[in-house]
Amino acid sequence: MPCPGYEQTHTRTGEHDVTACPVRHDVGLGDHFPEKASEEELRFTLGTSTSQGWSDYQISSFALNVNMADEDETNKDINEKLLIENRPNIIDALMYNPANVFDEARAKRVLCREDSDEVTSEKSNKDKIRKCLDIVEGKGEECAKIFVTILANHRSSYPRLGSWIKDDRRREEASVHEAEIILQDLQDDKLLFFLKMKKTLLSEELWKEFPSLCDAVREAELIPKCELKVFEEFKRNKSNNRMNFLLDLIMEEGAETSRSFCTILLHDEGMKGLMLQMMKNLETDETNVELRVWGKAQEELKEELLKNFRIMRDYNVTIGEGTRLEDRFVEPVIVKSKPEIEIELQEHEMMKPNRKYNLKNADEDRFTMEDLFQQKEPWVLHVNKVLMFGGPGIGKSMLCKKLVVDWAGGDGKIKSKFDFVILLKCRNLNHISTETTLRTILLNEHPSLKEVVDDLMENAFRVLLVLDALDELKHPLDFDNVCKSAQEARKVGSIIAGLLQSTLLSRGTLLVTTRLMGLQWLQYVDYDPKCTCMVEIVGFSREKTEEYFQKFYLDEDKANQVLQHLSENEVLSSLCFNPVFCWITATCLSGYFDCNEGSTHDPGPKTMTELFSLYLHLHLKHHGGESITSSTGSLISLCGLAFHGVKERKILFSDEDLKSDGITNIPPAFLSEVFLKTEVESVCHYEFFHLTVQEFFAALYFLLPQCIESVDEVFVTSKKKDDDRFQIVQQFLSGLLAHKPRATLGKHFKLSTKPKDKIHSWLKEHKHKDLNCFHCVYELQDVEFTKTMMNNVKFEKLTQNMTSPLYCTVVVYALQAANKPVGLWSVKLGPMDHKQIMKILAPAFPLCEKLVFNGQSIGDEGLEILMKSLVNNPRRLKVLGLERCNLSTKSQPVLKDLKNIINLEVLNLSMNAIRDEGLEGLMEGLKFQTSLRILRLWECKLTNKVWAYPGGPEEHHQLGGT
Ligand SMILES: Nc1ncnc2c1ncn2[C@@H]1O[C@H](COP(=O)(O)OP(=O)(O)OP(=O)(O)O)[C@@H](O)[C@H]1O
Repeated sequence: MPCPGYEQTHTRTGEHDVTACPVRHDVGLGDHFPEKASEEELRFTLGTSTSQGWSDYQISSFALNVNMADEDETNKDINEKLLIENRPNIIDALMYNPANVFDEARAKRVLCREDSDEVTSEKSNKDKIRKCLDIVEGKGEECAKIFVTILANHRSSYPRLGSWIKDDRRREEASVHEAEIILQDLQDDKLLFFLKMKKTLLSEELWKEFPSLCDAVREAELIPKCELKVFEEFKRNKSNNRMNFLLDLIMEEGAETSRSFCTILLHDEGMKGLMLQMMKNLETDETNVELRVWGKAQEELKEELLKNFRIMRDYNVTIGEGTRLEDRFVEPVIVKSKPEIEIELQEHEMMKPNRKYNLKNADEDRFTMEDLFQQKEPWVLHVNKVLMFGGPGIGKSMLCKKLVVDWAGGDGKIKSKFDFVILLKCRNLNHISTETTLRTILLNEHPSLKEVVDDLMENAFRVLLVLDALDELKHPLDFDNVCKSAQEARKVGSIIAGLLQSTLLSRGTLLVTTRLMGLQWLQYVDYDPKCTCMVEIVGFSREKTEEYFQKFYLDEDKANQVLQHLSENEVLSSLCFNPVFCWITATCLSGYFDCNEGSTHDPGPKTMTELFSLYLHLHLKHHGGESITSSTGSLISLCGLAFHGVKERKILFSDEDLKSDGITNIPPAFLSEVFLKTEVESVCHYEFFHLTVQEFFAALYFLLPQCIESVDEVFVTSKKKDDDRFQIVQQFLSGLLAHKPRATLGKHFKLSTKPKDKIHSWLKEHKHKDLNCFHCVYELQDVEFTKTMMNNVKFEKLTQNMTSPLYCTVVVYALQAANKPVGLWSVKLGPMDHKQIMKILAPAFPLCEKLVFNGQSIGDEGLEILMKSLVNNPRRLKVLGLERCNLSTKSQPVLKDLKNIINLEVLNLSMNAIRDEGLEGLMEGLKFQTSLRILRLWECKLTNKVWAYPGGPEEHHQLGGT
């Protein structure tokens, strides 16, 4: 009679052909072994959560075991087969006293109470045993396996069982096979996670097997290809860490490779034992609990990260508004940097962006976010430290946030690469004044790690720790006294030094971001260049800038309108290689077109100060910022706070700081809240949206009539070489004397001109010594003053590298305003987009008597820009050097315009493939030139037939060659 819960029957070969398989939901694991049980049933039976997460591991491995009966009989049901094959023998052997076996089967839950009753209700021992075997076989392989083990344990009491039960080898084979099946079924992330947990054990146990394992994994092609010589060298590795390294290589290759690796271990006589033991552990409750704890911590960490970083809240949005980071993020250009740390601290970082890289040509040095942690040469390099630097606002923090959001919510490579990604912002560590531990720091930031933090630090493989903005860390780094344990209480400076020096988290991966300033600290890090990847974020390329504006404005028309405005305004768009300027420009121009304030006569903001003034104006007008101007003292207090902050290099302000500057009502439009957690509480601090915004307010401070502090301090040359605190403030101060920003801000409050004399005399005095003067002069937009200031400057020879668009813009402005002839300008375009740089420089070309571009690949487009610019003043230029400028036959129509440059004496076009067609244009251009004395056309791919031209110059070089 079928018992309650009877669900299905199942036909088998053997002594009995039909077995009832009871399923009861009120019993524990092992009380039943339903065949083909659905996952739902199993979940229900196991009493685990069905929604998601690690409980599924248990379910899937269990489901796998119970469904094994469906698999290839010869392979999958070895224990069942053993029972069936040896049934007569078992009956015979147990016949006189089966009770011990029945009892143990009951105790091990192979038989449940009802099963037991059924067995004992049979009359003879033989029938009892038959019944028991029916039940066991009906429950499938897992149950059969336990029963065979019970028989094996009792084999001394039942000598007639015979030799089959002693055949450990067969049973071991069965175990190996079973382990293989579990392996196959194990989800990828769980397999990797499990291996990560067992990595230390594997490393310790397989240490001696290293060479043979190397051969095996190479033969199975589980590790990246490399030359035999390199491989042999690798095999001879004697370091203690060698096994770790091999395991890393394998796990790097992903779950499938790791699975194959485990299979190799399972089939190797020497390693099988360890692997079986590990697989056995995988099934134990303890391991399952451990896996579940880790899984829970991982899920909670992901939730925390998404909650904290997924939504971007610009400081002008109302509460509750926000944009998803993925919807706003545009991948910046990241380039490989030199391994040696090179610091040039004379200039402010804002002014030397992109200085080393030509975005077009440095393809081989480019990194995408995806391959930032990828091993380039896995046999030689094992990158575990990524040092990322870049100027202010270039997007370092944004990139860190994108990485953690990708890990926590996306499905990028980073997700499969790391089990845990932790983000520590250095500024959040500044408030810690006592000794602390890395453990405490991590738990303050991510309480979800509570259960796993110790193990995580100890065995940090597949952990990425992101340390954002090292330059913002107030604590001095103590490299003489580095912290070595996550539990050791030390000063913050020692702990961070420990992370940098890899005495902490040595098996994990560390990503450190810093402005260029912070790089000086890294000089003290004893890092291995082979294991360290140095990259620089250089901002947005043109296309990326466009993408940014398209993403920023959900309205396509508006995006196009703004992009059009930018394309007509080289200065503004040249600022937009920097994402933070993109953001500010996008915010301002959005309002500009919305409010229709930008009439056709108004060319729109063009200097940084104009942009920021407009930005402030919009906030005062539209975002509730007016309270700052309506209540007396509010604006001056806010500006005072900003200035004192810049002076003390402070960007986070406490209530006390606010109070000491007289801020009683927090203006939410300008200061955003940051909560810093201490061991016991969360303390609210305030910050300006960006340091540049703070610097703008700091400059504004001295222009407010109520300001009683002297501006002198901003212009005192610091004795410290790296003291660049006030450079941007100096620029804004100059800019706030200009007409347009004053008109914009004058709508809201009065501005004084008190600092004017000081600024003017400083500029005059420092123009030769300080590049920042050019930036200030540009912001000032006072042509008369610039002329006076440049009066005694002689431009005999200009040879500077024209590095960034910003730098070019300010230099050209000064040259144009001075309007003095330039003797020789040997133009060096630097690594940036040459067309862009040529456009910016073009207005200054007509000032030159000698203009030399030799070796600069300006191309036909560059030549066109040059010729157009010379139309305005074609008389001054006497010497034009265009050797090796990458000109082609396409330059033919442009070369005709040479006829306008009527005083040209020397023209060098050598080493350009202008060919005969180009030469025709050139001849046209030079037809009526009377002053030309020297024409150089070496290696211009000309044929002899065209080389003579009437009325040629005195020195007329061989035209022709190849
Ligand atoms: N990749 C990006 N995609 C979209 N917007 C970006 C990107 N990078 C930066 N931004 C914008 O620029 C702002 C400043 O960027 P971020 O704070 O990351 O710069 P940073 O390099 O960390 O600067 P700092 O060194 O001054 O802290 C961001 O708040 C965001 O509005």
